[in-house]
Amino acid sequence: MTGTHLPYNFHNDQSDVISARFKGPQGSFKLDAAFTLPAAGITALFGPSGCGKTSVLRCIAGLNAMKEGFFSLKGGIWQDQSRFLPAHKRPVGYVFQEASLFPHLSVKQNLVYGQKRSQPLSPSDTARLDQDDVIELLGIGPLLQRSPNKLSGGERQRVAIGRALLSCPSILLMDEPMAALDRFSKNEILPYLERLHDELKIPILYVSHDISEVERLADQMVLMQQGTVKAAGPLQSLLSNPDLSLARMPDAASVLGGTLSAMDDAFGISTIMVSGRPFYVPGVKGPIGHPIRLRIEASDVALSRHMPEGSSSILNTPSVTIETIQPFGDHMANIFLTLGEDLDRQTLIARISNKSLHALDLRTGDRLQAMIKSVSMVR
Ligand SMILES: Nc1ncnc2c1ncn2[C@@H]1O[C@H](COP(=O)(O)OP(=O)(O)OP(=O)(O)O)[C@@H](O)[C@H]1O
Repeated sequence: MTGTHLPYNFHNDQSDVISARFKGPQGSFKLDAAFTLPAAGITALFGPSGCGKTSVLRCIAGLNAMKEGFFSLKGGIWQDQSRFLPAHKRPVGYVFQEASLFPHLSVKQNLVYGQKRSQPLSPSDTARLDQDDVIELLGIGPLLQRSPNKLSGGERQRVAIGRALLSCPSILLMDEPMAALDRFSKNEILPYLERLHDELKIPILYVSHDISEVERLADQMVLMQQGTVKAAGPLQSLLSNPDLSLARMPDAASVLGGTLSAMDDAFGISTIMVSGRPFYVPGVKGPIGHPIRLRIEASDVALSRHMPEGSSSILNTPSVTIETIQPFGDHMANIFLTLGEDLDRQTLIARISNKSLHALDLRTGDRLQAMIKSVSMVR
């Protein structure tokens, strides 16, 4: 277990955290999940189908009552050994896979219904958005008079999110909100989810089994497996943890945080500073100094002992140090590489063949040039 994971009875400061522990049977399935994470930003609950992600959300919403349960949000205890706040009193906004809008009501009436149900427990910790804010945030102004039947899947989900936000929640629970959408609708809704991330003051728990969604949206991750939490912590550190299954996925990738530092209009290439090193990425626009999240697939990273400047078409060739070498399947290896120094260190993963590993005689601590074939901006 990595990340913060506190036992059932803890007494430290909980004013800025979400703390959850749910244990008990659900038919033949056993849930035994616990995590404590900052109550801010987007936390992805990630794991294979049937591992218990929805069960955790339902426990938080008070819809499943486990034999042993504890939940607190920013110091407010919703359940413990002696208390159980019923579902209708929990200030959660719940967004399901399929938007469950009332078909006989217009979009506007659906939103008003959300508002009527609002029952803030502690008004200072709720989303506190009025209808105009929500309509603007989600771009649903032009849809207000329409019937839900006349909306696209992405539009319906935006209205469902709006309705959930108008109930003044202290936490937004989203259960695979894009699973039922086609690629086009997903791309349409993602910028709105990013806006929620940037503008909402309340934490969002986001269930997904699509790692690309998680890489784009999440700040933190709860990695689940067979009813248990394998790890909980910052997204980047979980993705690049050699002890977790994430680095062994076929499309394993590193997510790096950087800052936009220059834009070259002539070639359309922007410079993103990552751990003190420039990365050159096409098509990135925005204000200088803006935080940028980059994704680099492990199989797009090659390694070399020497890389003289200007001898390759590859734009990104940062110096790196080998941290860990891990076998991957029968013929490949994952190489975990450190970029940057001290507090500004980030991890890059390279996936290379065992043949190259031996040809280069790579060892922990070696200093190398990484050659990165492709870098994409995910946020
Ligand atoms: N009411 C129930 N009674 C008995 N078993 C249940 C009940 N609800 C869920 N389960 C079982 O609990 C397990 C976890 O289900 P859950 O829906 O939480 O998983 P999940 O990770 O969200 O899956 P998916 O990604 O497919 O939605 C599954 O094996 C499921 O069959």
